[in-house]
Amino acid sequence: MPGPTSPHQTTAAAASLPASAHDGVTAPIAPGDVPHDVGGFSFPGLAHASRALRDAGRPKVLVVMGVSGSGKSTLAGELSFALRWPLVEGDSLHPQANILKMSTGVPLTDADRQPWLEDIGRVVRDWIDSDTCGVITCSSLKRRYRDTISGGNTRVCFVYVKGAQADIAPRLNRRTGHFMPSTMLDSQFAALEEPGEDECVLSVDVRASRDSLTKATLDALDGLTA
Ligand SMILES: Nc1ncnc2c1ncn2[C@@H]1O[C@H](COP(=O)(O)OP(=O)(O)O)[C@@H](O)[C@H]1O
Ligand SMILES: O=C(O)[C@H](O)[C@@H](O)[C@H](O)[C@H](O)COP(=O)(O)O
Repeated sequence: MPGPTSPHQTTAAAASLPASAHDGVTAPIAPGDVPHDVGGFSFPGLAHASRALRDAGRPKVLVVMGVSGSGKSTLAGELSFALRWPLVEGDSLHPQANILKMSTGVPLTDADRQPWLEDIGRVVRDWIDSDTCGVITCSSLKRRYRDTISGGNTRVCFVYVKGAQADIAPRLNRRTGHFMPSTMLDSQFAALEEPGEDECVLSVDVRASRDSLTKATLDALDGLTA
């Protein structure tokens, strides 16, 4: 069972930040550029805390979610580094069959994802049970996936890197050395169920630069009541 001592896990200090994370193809926006609209959703800044998250207060576990190429791994690395919380890359928990399937451009089914989501949920639960904080990446595209991961625990916050397909596709096209082909983005958006205000979610704007996104996320988390 993967847990905080899993070989997939890196310590915060060892978290490697992809050097290519600054290769945005759209002009980055700054925290002052408010309000703006992302895919039909207005943000009062670069980050928006859902009602449920504001009610729950500061989380112990961050699950960085979003479609492939939205910048989950990049943001998760930054958050892990800044918070000194351990980091688990959710992709490393996929069964080999899933990696092979995605590599050949075939979207995963709910059944394919189930064991992977359960493993991610176990990592999260191990952290909660051992009173440890942590950061993990997982696309978490559907509400029931998020429920599997969080187990309904309101100390688990989904940091949703939210954006329009037009902003994410160029990044995915430019990314190299990853098993996920850019042709999968349509199916990722088709599967995506937007988190609701009743879910513990901090939505952040995909168009922001890496530094702005990290700062906006940390500021928003800081702004929650303890
Ligand atoms: N804020 C950002 N601005 C510009 N490019 C970014 C940003 N965050 C990530 N990227 C780049 O976008 C690509 C996808 O990022 P990645 O973190 O691998 O996404 P995911 O983990 O969601 O698949 C990478 O090439 C990464 O360097
Ligand atoms: O559920 C899925 O269809 C996949 O798991 C996908 O959503 C996930 O994003 C991949 O693991 C690709 O990896 P990246 O998100 O890092 O591109």
